[in-house]
Amino acid sequence: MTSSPLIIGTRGSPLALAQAHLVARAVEEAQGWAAGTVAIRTVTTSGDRIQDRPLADIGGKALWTKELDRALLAGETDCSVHSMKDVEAIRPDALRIAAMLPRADVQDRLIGAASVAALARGATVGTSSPRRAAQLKQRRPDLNTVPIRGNVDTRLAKLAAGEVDATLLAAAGLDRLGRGTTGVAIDLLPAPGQGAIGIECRAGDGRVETLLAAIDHHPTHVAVAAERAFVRALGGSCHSPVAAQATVKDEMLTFRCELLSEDGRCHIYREAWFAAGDLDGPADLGRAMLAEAPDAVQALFTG
Ligand SMILES: NCc1[nH]cc(CCC(=O)O)c1CC(=O)O
Repeated sequence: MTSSPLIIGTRGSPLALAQAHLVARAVEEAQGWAAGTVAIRTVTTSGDRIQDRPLADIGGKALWTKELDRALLAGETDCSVHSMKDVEAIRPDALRIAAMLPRADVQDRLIGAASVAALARGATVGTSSPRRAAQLKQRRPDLNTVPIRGNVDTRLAKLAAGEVDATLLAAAGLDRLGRGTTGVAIDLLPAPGQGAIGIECRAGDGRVETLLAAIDHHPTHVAVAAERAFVRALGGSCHSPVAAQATVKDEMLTFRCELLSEDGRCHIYREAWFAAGDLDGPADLGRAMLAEAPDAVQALFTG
């Protein structure tokens, strides 16, 4: 299918492929193209190859995007599909996030217990997300959180094998994999970008930018851009426990965000309102929060 009018680059995990297919179908529908017109090309990333260490130890979120970026810049693909949650706050100038699909369920689901309160005393919860670990320990300091890597099915298999008592996964991912009945919703403020699928192309590639503009969901794009401006302003490592969720209604953006210490004992939460499209507001909020945050929180962002 080298003659395809659009070649999508994606990681090869089942979730990434499901998301790439959603994008392909959206473009085909918007253009009135037959199903299968858009081509999907799998690119293996270092994040997929290295499974035995926490992401934060081996180079961070760039591991998911580096090879996709290379293929895109080399012209092997026309665009890359990303989970916005996994995309670094700062992207190369030569690339542009041109579209986002409508955001799915932003909540996390707990698998292995009926609620956080129902977890046994001292239970082991598998999560490699500093945010989820800190938020859980804030509610239940007795819990033991351990890193768990691998795609959604691998993690569920580790839970089934008894390696951990419970785990947390994004509802959006479970739903997209047809596992909508797995786990129970829990009320944690989500990661910036959670539930949103973004499509990135070469900056200035007008033909592809036009194709992607036709599927862009403006409220999602505005909300996720605000969350990313907030994270950018925090600087430091993107693996610090940070949560943020923007929602847009009638050109007004409601912004909720939280910074935590690793053990969840210190946290700072804010709620603010901005005009939709204002990126300076969320960025200023991030800097102000960091300045006021307890030392144990500040230390995670200044390193
Ligand atoms: N870090 C992996 C990742 N990246 C995006 C999702 C889920 C889909 C989404 O949030 O859009 C997941 C799995 C998970 O956190 O359970």
